[in-house]
Parts: sequence; C-alpha cells; structure tokens
Amino acid sequence: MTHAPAVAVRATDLTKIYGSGDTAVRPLKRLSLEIPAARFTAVMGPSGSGKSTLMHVLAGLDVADGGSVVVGDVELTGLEDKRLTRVRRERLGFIFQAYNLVPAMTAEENILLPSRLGRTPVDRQFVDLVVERLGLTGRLHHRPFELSGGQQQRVAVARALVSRPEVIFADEPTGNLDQAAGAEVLELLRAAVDEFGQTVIMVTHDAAAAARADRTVLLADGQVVDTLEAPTAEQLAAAMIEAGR
Ligand SMILES: Nc1ncnc2c1ncn2[C@@H]1O[C@H](COP(=O)(O)OP(=O)(O)OP(=O)(O)O)[C@@H](O)[C@H]1O
Repeated sequence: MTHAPAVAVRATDLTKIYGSGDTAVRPLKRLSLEIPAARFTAVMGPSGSGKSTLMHVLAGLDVADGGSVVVGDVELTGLEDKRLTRVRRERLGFIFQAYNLVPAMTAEENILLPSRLGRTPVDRQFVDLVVERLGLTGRLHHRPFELSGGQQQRVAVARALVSRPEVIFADEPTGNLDQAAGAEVLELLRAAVDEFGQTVIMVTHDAAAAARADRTVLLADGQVVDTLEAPTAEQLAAAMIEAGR
C-alpha cells in the first residue's frame, strides 16, 4: 500500500500586495503549493516572480494579504506574535540572502544562537562536523565584519543546520560562494534531508544547484506554473526559459 507523503508546509491561495492602486505590485497571486516532508524542494523562476516573497511568507517572516500557511500541524496565519516566534525558533531554520548574523557575536555564538534561544541541547560533535565541512574551523572566534561574504553565508548555513529544525528555508544559499563551497553547502542540505529527515526548501537561480534537490517548483508571475520531479539541470534550464516567456 502506498501512502501520500506527509506535508511539511502547505500554502493555500496566498496573495501578497505591495502598494495600492495603479502602482500596486502583486508578487503572490492566489498561490497554492505543498512542500512534502523529509524532501528537498527547489524553487526557481524568473527574477521578480515572487520567490523571496513566498519564502518569507512560508517561513512566517512576512504576512500574506490573503490565504493561509500551515507548517506541520500549526496554522501560521493569524498566529499571535509570541507563538509565531516560538514556532520559528523551535521548528524552522533560515538561510537568507542578508545573512542576518548578529554583528556583536562571534561566528560560533551566531551558530549556536538558535539552540540557545530554543533551549535545545547542542550536539557538539555535530556542530564540529558541520563547521569543519563548511571550512569554518579557524573562523569561529571572528565576528561577521571580520569574515568575507562567503564565510558569513557559511556561518548562516551552519546556524540553520546545527539545531536540526524540522524545516530549513534557504534563499540562494550558494549565491555568494565559489563552486567548491557551494557544492559543500548543497551536500549538507542533502544530508539534512537524507540522514536527518529534515525538510529543505531552497530558492535558486542555478539549475545545477536545483538538480541536487528531489523536486523543483517553478514560479512565474506569482503562481506555480510547473513542478518537476528529479529533473536534470538541462531540463530545468529549458523549463526556466519556458517560464520566462
Ligand atoms: N517590500 C517591497 N515593496 C514593494 N515591492 C516589493 C517588495 N518586495 C518585493 N517587491 C516586489 O515584488 C515582486 C516579487 O519580488 P521577489 O523578491 O519575491 O521576487 P524574486 O522572484 O525573489 O526575485 P529575484 O529572483 O530577483 O530575487 C517584485 O516585483 C518586487 O519588486
């Protein structure tokens, strides 16, 4: 007997509007999608198609003007601030373009912050492994301003991984990295899914990066236009050209 896969994040009829009247921008237009649990989903689409807005709304960092978001068994829509913060802290991890590192804290303090805030025990061995794999071992006592953009991005990746959140949201996590560092980040995101059963949702412009995911959701003009299961980089590149028409 086959079971439908569990859903980690369900978005229904999401609408987002910036501004009003003639100049209003609608990055999400009644967008619905399901992100299966314990799988790696990539999100691709032309510039301005709503990818970052979608990620922020799914992760509870921004509020939609219509529709609903359910993470696991929790409806985020209309959730009171304190509870929303708790859900984010205890269940979600974030790797965003502006790395959002705390400037006054060292790399190590930044990496351990979610575990401290969520009062979850720190698995030191796992932290060391992630830090080593990301090439950050010699950088742990540096503050963000003493690190390169790529190193800051890797600190943000380590921070999202070490407390082993149920769902990891990553917006262009390899965008600022050279090929080797980017491959290592993708490897770690794969391991989060394959070894620890976490759910990963990653926005990327890079078809080769998306090909490391299990499936890719294509957005165009604020809506889902296609979902490809285990596509090759070539198929994704072709689908992106199609979506941009
Ligand atoms: N805070 C904001 N105020 C006004 N408009 C916004 C705001 N944030 C995003 N937009 C607009 O919403 C649309 C979608 O933006 P979004 O960043 O979600 O797209 P994207 O697909 O992530 O783009 P990119 O690939 O270039 O990062 C764009 O037209 C953008 O200009």
